[in-house]
Amino acid sequence: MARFSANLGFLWQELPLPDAIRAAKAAGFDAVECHWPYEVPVEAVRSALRETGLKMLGINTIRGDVAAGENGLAALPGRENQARDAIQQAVAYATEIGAVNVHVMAGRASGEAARETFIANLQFACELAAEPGIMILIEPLNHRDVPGYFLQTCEQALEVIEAVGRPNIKLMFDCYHLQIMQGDLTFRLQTYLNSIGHIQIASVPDRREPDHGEINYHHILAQLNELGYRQPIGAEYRPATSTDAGLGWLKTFREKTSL
Ligand SMILES: O=C(O)C(=O)[C@@H](O)CO
Ligand SMILES: [Mg+2]
Repeated sequence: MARFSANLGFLWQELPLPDAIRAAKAAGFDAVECHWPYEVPVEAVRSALRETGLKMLGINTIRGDVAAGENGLAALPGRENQARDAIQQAVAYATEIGAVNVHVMAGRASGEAARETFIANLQFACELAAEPGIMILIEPLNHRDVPGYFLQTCEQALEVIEAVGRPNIKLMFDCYHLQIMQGDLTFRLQTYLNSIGHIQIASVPDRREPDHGEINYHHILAQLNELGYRQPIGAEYRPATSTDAGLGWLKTFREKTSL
């Protein structure tokens, strides 16, 4: 049976994070993940995770000055101190709650200096994350939602991962972003599976429940099953109405796939 992780950055946003974790459990999710949990005391998150038995699969580094349009710091030349503070904050929080992955957000930048800055900051992140056993993730984002974001394709992310040269860094394969940027999802999942640390889904183009739109997730999930991928898939979409009202896909996807 396929397993799914509720992305609490988008699902049950109206609830405090600990209650969103409980709601995810009640709805039948197998894990949770979120974006920026830093204002919630770790004890509250930890006890909701313990109580529900769910694992937190991932959290993100902070984005910087969001009002000024920043969306991550790690590829911004001259901002290394802030980028590393953000990495330290994320790894510390992830360690406290037993999270599996930390997504290090690159930010809006381009060019060789940005690439080198990103690689050096990622090496720092990997070294810090090695001892607590945390995986560092990097995620290409689409150019419509996040114009100017440093990472925009799978192959660019894989080149960065290769250059970082550490064992604890992988690709976050968000089918929504990668369908918009590149498509050919089945081929890319087959080819790059060993470098993929987490997979996320949403409909394209509207980023809502994954049961409609231009991606056939029944096909994608069947492919992942054949490839032997067994990790929970992240449901990272904006519910069309309420989270609970839109969860029909969860039962159908589970029944139809043996992932
Ligand atoms: O937007 C996404 O997709 C994410 O996974 C976030 O973590 C980054 O904005
Ligand atoms: Mg994503």
